[in-house]
Amino acid sequence: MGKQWQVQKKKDPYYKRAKGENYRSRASFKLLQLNKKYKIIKKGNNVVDLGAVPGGWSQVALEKVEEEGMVLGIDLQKIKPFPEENFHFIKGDFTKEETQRKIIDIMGGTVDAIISDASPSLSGIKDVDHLRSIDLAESTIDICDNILEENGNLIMKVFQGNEFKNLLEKMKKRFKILKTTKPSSSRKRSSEMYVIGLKYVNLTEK
Ligand SMILES: C[S@@+](CC[C@H](N)C(=O)[O-])C[C@H]1O[C@@H](n2cnc3c(N)ncnc32)[C@H](O)[C@@H]1O
Repeated sequence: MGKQWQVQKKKDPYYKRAKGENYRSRASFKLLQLNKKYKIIKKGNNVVDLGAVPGGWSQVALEKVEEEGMVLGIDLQKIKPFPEENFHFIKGDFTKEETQRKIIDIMGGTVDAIISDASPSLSGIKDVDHLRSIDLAESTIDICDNILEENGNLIMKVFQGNEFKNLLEKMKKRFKILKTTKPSSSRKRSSEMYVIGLKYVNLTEK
């Protein structure tokens, strides 16, 4: 990380707040802001967090589901353990069938919400990074089709680009309510957008 980036990070109000409020990342505030508005995660819910490290979203999810719910994080990297017994973790690639099978095994049925803040490894080339992000989004939709409960909710980060519209079309078929938004805690210069799907409809059933 360069010196300029370090200086910018220290000036960032959400970075400071995350440190002060003991959140693992500034990203926690994105989920807090979006959850306040869209009620994606509720008390007692079972939640899958795709691309969970360092754990800022899982922390917020654990707060929202309380002891009655469960949170499963998945990431390519290891996560610093959480003390909560209702947190589980898989170290793996969620685009792979093997990992998706493990998710189904651990959750043991359908889930109420899927949250994904996953970012591909960045090349710095906008179109390449967009397409990598779309690949992650496509896998996320497959996971929804496998385990998301009828009327369940999804929130997913996507880097915008040419394929964004097609992705939204796919999602429109699956969710009764679809929103795209960029919370104020998302950096303005980033092309990231958050797609929120509420009230999932399983097209593969019957
Ligand atoms: C921006 S970070 C997530 C931050 C997290 N939401 C938080 O609040 O702390 C994106 C994460 O996505 C993970 N990731 C990217 N592609 C993945 C994949 N195919 N399978 C699992 N994790 C992936 C990365 O390893 C990285 O840790």
